[in-house]
Amino acid sequence: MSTMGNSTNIFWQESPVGKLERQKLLNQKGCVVWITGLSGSGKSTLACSLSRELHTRGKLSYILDGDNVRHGLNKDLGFKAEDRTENIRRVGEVAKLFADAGLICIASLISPYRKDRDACRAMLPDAFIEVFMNMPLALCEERDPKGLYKLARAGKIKGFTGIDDPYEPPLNCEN
Ligand SMILES: Nc1ncnc2c1ncn2[C@@H]1O[C@H](COP(=O)(O)OS(=O)(=O)O)[C@@H](OP(=O)(O)O)[C@H]1O
Ligand SMILES: Nc1ncnc2c1ncn2[C@@H]1O[C@H](COP(=O)(O)OP(=O)(O)O)[C@@H](O)[C@H]1O
Repeated sequence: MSTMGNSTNIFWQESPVGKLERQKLLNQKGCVVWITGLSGSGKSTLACSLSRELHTRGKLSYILDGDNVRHGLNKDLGFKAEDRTENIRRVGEVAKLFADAGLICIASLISPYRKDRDACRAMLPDAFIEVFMNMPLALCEERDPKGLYKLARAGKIKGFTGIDDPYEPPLNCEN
């Protein structure tokens, strides 16, 4: 019996089928590829190419994209620091479940704070591949496919990453 967060009197329920059996069935090992970077740096483009390539090679993957997850699971969250942290925590937990299920989970989110990404890495020892889209702000701003940098520069969006909200580059990424 244990206490986790606000839940008390909870017990861990074992599954009849283990992780190794799932890996054998799928002929692959689950892991998380975590793509981080500024808006417009190419995260979603890379996530889509990677997923397509893995599919072609017969590997099962699933993309958790920040924009998409914010349409459902995380639609109650905004962009203040606590909300971004909670966004990353939830996606990290979901990614962990996908990896445990045996999938190659591709998470593409700005995930601007190092401590939040590191917390996800700590949840997935040996199965967390952090990829940094190391593109200069000026290039992302020039691309501006959604017109959001323009709005941020005009003061119409507050707390935009890279403009008036921080992005902390990884110190220990895998690329
Ligand atoms: N204030 C602010 N800052 C940054 N981004 C913003 C903001 N408001 C809206 N958007 C849009 O939301 C997308 C990023 O969502 P994420 O969940 O990846 O962000 S975060 O990881 O919680 O920081 C991001 O998508 P991408 O451009 O694909 O990165 C933007 O389209
Ligand atoms: N390697 C690349 N070279 C040139 N343009 C790119 C590259 N990757 C992405 N783009 C373009 O940059 C823009 C932003 O890409 P996107 O994947 O939506 O970024 P993010 O998900 O980080 O916001 C899009 O218009 C996309 O076509």
